[in-house]
Amino acid sequence: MPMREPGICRVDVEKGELSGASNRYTRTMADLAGLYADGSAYKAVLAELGDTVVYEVTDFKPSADAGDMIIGVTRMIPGRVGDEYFLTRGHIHANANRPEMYYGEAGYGLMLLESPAGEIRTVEIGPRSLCYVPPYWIHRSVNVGTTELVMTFAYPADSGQDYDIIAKAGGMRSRIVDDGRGGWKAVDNESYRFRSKELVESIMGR
Ligand SMILES: O=P(O)(O)OC[C@H]1O[C@](O)(CO)[C@@H](O)[C@@H]1O
Ligand SMILES: [Fe+2]
Repeated sequence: MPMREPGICRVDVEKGELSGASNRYTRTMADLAGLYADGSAYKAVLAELGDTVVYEVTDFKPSADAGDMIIGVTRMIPGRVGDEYFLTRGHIHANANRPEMYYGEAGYGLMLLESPAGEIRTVEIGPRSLCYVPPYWIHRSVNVGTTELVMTFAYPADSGQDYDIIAKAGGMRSRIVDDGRGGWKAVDNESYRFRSKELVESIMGR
């Protein structure tokens, strides 16, 4: 790996972005088709939000080299599709043994994690809390608050993202929904299909 120059990027919590970021990607509700359980609620929210950015990622990626690091900020608006809170698409790292860390800057969120074998974990993230996403865990952020969720993250530059792992299983095993008291609860995703032992083993070998 070549020598690189040090850098500084500032986290703009108000804007929910990394000033000086080299990349930005945005997701609207139209980009999130098929992720929510309630199809008619999805259509209604899609019509209401139009091109509104549901979540946005700004990051600084010096390279994709092994040993290098990507740093950035995720911003997600609050809301629900039916009783299900707004979420990111979610993924496992294509190099599955790569970890990630998320640091809460503003708002209240949840990291929903699923092991390849289908175990579920939920980690609440508020301001000044640091969430460790270990290697091999599928991860998705969920905004369970009433304000924008802003989180800083860092992960190895050669991680990559595999989105198919969730799509092929019919989604993640749990859905995060309103508990009727202003909070959240995890409920079973009726469409979920467990991965075969062979597939789990091959993911763990990545
Ligand atoms: O890639 P997704 O699932 O759309 O979610 C975005 C989040 O995941 C990351 O890609 C990191 O793995 C971040 O850029 C961001 O926080
Ligand atoms: Fe990730």
